[in-house]
Amino acid sequence: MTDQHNDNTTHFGFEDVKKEEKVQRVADVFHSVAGKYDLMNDLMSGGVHRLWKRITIEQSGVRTGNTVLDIAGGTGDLTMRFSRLVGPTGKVVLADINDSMLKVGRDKLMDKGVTGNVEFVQANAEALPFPDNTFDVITIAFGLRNVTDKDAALRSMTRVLKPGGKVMVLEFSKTDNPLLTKAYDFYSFNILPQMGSMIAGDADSYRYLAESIRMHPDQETLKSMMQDAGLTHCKYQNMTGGIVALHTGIKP
Ligand SMILES: C[S@@+](CC[C@H](N)C(=O)[O-])C[C@H]1O[C@@H](n2cnc3c(N)ncnc32)[C@H](O)[C@@H]1O
Repeated sequence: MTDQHNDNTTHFGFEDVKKEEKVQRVADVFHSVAGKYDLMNDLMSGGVHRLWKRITIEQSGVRTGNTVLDIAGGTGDLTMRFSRLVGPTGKVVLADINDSMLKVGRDKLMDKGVTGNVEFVQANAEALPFPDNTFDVITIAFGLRNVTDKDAALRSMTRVLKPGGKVMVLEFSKTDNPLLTKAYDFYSFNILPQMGSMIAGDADSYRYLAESIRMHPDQETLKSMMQDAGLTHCKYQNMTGGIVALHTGIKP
């Protein structure tokens, strides 16, 4: 299963667009929201995104001396925590395709004194610029949804992961409780764009956020995509009723 319609088109939220157009429009979204990204995350999720990220860190098994890739790492929430866990003998690479998000992330980590074992790399998840078998753990948090060719990204992550290493995909997913789904839809399509407009001066980017979540593969489909990319022991854990799921897989 892929998210492509044919060789040249894909979706940007609910719209069908050419693949090159999606890349540009996703870039525009994150250039636009970068400065207000952290504030909006806290407001939109009522702070719960911190809990989703904490669970991801706890389940990563990252230890002193490990090498970690946080792809689509944006403003560096996961990188910051991994940096402490790997210590001075380890390394964390915060990679993102978008230089505005990377800049906000780099400035934030510098301000918090997170330096020394973190590298910042501008990279596309679909074609990671690292040698085979480099990382002990790779995370992609709320990033895969925005990637044009998700299968290519999962294959690329698998390639640069060490045998025995773990890929972790933290992403919005599908709720199975009809009442929760109704409330969540109302919130996403009515309240989120208004918050985006008031706080970040950009309703369209937050409309895209809601639409892109609905278009993202469900839990079982993403699990099969990870298996197809060559990962084993693929499984997922729903959080907040399936609003978010944490998928993991191991490189054999
Ligand atoms: C919603 S933010 C997530 C940031 C961070 N991981 C977090 O959880 O707060 C999505 C990030 O994915 C990045 N992104 C989108 N497409 C990408 C791609 N093809 N390769 C790498 N990063 C990408 C965006 O630039 C953006 O910083």
